[in-house]
Amino acid sequence: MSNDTVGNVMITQEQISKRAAEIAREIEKDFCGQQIVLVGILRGAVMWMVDIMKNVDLDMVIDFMSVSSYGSSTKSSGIVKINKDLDTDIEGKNVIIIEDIVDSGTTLNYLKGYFENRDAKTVKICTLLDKPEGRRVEIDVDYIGFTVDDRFIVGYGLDYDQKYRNLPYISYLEE
Ligand SMILES: O=P(O)(O)OC[C@H]1O[C@H](OP(=O)(O)OP(=O)(O)O)[C@H](O)[C@@H]1O
Ligand SMILES: Nc1nc2[nH]cnc2c(=O)[nH]1
Ligand SMILES: [Mg+2]
Repeated sequence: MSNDTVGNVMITQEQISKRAAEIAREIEKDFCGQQIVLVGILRGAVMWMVDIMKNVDLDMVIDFMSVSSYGSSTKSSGIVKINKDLDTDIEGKNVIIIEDIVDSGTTLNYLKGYFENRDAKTVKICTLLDKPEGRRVEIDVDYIGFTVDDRFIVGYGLDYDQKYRNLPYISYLEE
């Protein structure tokens, strides 16, 4: 894919901000009076992590993991590589994984098991985007910003070959 270009705006920053506030109210309701640990999955989730953390009014700590399985391709390698592990002990904690997209489900399936093995009390998933047509592994997603169709999405944290993460909106790659 050499002549890649970015298509039209699919989801604007305003739409994302509004949705983040709605999801934040759901999280506050579900974890009322409890502490939560937000774990942002670098690098894709960087913008969505900020949107969620600044909207949720609860006792909160944050941490980050960096994992990758796509490399410079638009297809998952199927192998999830941990580039940076957690710095927080999550045993007995309410963990909410913050992701940019659930596509094949490989990454989140792996991460959910990883957190459950570390004896988290609860493990929930909050994703900006869900692409159900891409699914290869079944996974329950608790909070979904928007559902997208089967295109390679870029912008608002999501890259193609590390580019386009800085776009302040969601678009897609035009081949
Ligand atoms: O459901 P899946 O098919 O596993 O795809 C979703 C994952 O793929 C992307 O990460 P990537 O591996 O490209 O790393 P990045 O976040 O650094 O871009 C994205 O950020 C998700 O973590
Ligand atoms: N940038 C980007 N990364 C992904 N990882 C899994 N699916 C996608 C996608 O559609 N776009
Ligand atoms: Mg990526």
